[in-house]
Amino acid sequence: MSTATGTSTPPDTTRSSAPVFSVDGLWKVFGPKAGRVPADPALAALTPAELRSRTGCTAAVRDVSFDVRKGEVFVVMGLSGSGKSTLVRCLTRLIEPTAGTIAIDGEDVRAMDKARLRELRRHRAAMVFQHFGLLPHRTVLDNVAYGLQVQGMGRAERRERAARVVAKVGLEGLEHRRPGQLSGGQRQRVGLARALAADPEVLLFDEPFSALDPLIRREMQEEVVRLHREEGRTMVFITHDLQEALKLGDRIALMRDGRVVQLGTPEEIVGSPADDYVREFVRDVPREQVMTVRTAMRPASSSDETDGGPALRPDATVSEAIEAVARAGSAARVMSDGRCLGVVDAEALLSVVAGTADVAAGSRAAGAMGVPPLERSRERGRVGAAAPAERREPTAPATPSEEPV
Ligand SMILES: Nc1ncnc2c1ncn2[C@@H]1O[C@H](COP(=O)(O)OP(=O)(O)OP(=O)(O)O)[C@@H](O)[C@H]1O
Repeated sequence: MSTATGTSTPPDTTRSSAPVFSVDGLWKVFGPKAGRVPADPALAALTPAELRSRTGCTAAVRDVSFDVRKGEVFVVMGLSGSGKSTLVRCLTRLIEPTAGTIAIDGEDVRAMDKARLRELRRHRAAMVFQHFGLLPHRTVLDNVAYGLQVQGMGRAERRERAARVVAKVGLEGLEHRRPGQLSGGQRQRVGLARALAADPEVLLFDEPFSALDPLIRREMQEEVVRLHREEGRTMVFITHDLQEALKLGDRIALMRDGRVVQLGTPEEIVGSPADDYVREFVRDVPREQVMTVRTAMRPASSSDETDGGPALRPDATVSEAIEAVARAGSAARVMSDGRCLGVVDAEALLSVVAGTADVAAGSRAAGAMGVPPLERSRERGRVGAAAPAERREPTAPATPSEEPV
């Protein structure tokens, strides 16, 4: 990682597994002689306003490093202008980075030639755009099959594959409609199906749902969660919406002025904000719906505690635990594979709600008590709706043509 500014991306302390994308010391600077900015520590250290007035440049991405792990939903979140789109477009060089390294499955993306890049964007990391340019005179099925045609797949095979994917995104029965005969949410599903049809290793979503009305947006979020649960496909999802980030993300990279100010699980971001900016960002999140019992847990103090009381999974939310403890009138046990990992009582749960719990210490203690690393529940993080304690828990071609498919 570059140390040009001394304020590079904070370390990622969560569980590691094989990365799909590995990004290190990435910069994207727009403006004249952009390359000198990351190369010169004095320029790299300037604030965005100083940099603009001194050089005429904008550093949209500043010294960012992270891994996207196989099978995770990696959310890039931040306010408008924080650099989300630029960062994600750099991953497949839709925008050319200024400095740093990007690898996909260990292969250097910056060294790829045009043909390899085309292959990358079509087969390995496909993008689902908010405006995905469906072909208006084509049916749903033909729109989805189009991407496969571009890949050179035969007619029968691509129509068969397209039909399967159309069904998978819930559009069965609508195969022969045209985009103008679909609702906004259904059109977005066609865009999603088109990306899925190419069967890419990673799906990159650029604020795909921000133009949809709230109900359809929620439906589409649930669709993404379902697809992810069923397929385990790696996803990178850009959003400026915190609720969406908390709902979808296994991990969230929170951006400000081109930097990643915090990278962690929703629980880490809400429970242990890295600085005042993040704290302010997450201030109104109902903590009890994001935080899990692992952070509130303590060792059992007697066999009464290990043998009795309601049982919760380690990823049960604090909200669920409060309900269980209130019903039972006693502490609850945190159980995994039939083993009691610890207990949570009313006092500890309330301190999480009140924001007085030392979440980082709680997480460390949970690790010491043998609590497995957080496996993100798809039902948890659903801010605004509680989930039962025992419940747990994928390109639009850029230039469509009118060729028959
Ligand atoms: N082609 C460009 N030339 C100059 N500056 C650019 C260019 N593209 C983006 N920027 C600047 O880079 C910064 C980051 O922009 P980017 O679009 O990546 O942000 P974002 O977080 O995706 O915003 P939004 O949520 O509004 O899409 C902004 O200051 C923007 O003005």
